[in-house]
Amino acid sequence: MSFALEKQVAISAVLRACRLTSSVFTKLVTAETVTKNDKSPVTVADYAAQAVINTVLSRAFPEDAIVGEEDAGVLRNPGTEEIVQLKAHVVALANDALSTPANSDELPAWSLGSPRTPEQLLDAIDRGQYAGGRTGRMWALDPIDGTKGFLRGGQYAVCLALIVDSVVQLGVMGCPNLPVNADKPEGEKGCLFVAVRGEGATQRSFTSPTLHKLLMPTVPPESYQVLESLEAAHSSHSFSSLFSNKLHITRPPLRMDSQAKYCSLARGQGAIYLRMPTGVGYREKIWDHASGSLLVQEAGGLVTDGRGLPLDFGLGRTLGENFGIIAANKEIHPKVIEAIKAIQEEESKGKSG
Ligand SMILES: Nc1ncnc2c1ncn2[C@@H]1O[C@H](COP(=O)(O)O)[C@@H](OP(=O)(O)O)[C@H]1O
Ligand SMILES: [Mg+2]
Ligand SMILES: [Mg+2]
Ligand SMILES: [Mg+2]
Repeated sequence: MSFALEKQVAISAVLRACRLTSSVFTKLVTAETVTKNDKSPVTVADYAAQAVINTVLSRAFPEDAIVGEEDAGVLRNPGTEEIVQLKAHVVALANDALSTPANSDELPAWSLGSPRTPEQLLDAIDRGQYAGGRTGRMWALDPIDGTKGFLRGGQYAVCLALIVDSVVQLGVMGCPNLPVNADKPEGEKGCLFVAVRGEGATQRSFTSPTLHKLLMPTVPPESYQVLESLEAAHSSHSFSSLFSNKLHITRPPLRMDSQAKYCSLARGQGAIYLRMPTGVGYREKIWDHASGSLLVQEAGGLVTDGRGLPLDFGLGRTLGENFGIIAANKEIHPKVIEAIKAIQEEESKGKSG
């Protein structure tokens, strides 16, 4: 199945959300960032982008479920003046993004002239509370993946994927701060990555609708480089350094926030995306990997957990008991799994000896 309408709608929704997040960044004030219960940040832009994308999806595919990262709980109970203003700003940004005339290659505006009420937009955010599961159609949405990257002016990605019966079929990611040409870091920024299962991985700029095919190149061992999270709390930098030693990798790791790592890997930067657990019992979320893993697979790569097991998108909102994430091209991937196993064996011998 080609999912042509889903692809067009997803591209349009992600581009709208990207324009919104970019416009917010330059004007963001501290009061517009809330710390969630798990101590992670969420900003006015995360809420507004989720409101926009869920509104578009609900209009185009009213029957589809959505597993989105954010919920509107904080905005529904505005206990302080700061939250009152945050909610008002979310509403204004979302309505603005929904009513701005579309580029010629996008679907038309979805508000059809009438702004959404605050209640409608909070309900749209909360359409993302679906619990996930083994069967049926569902969208996985990360309105801003890499919120910490967004806040520091680094990489972040607006990520949307369609999952049907636990299998990711479509992935669309917008990376507003990623250079269109990886070899020209100071050139035009704003890349959209689109993958449809069985149809390949593609990239385009925000400004031109032409999709260019991506194929992961063969990388000689002397050019291996590890892509990893900038945040040491999200993946083990110490394991990564043992890993680089094991494979005699001399290049320093390429650290980057968000699923821009999958995007960079798919277009030939780095060679191995390594995300090993930090040992705090964290469960990876499906919206952090659905679109990126499909992009890499469609570009000719393999994505598994650290034991070589496939990622299971049918377990609910998380990837369950999976152990880390490994993405690499097909020649390198088995070497990665082997090296991880060897390091783990050495570590356990060290502990018992
Ligand atoms: N202890 C942990 N281990 C792994 N990932 C974590 C984590 N705590 C948070 N994350 C996830 O890491 C994502 C960012 O990944 P990266 O480090 O590759 O930029 C966050 O996405 P959000 O920024 O959407 O919340 C969050 O879901
Ligand atoms: Mg988050
Ligand atoms: Mg995320
Ligand atoms: Mg997020």
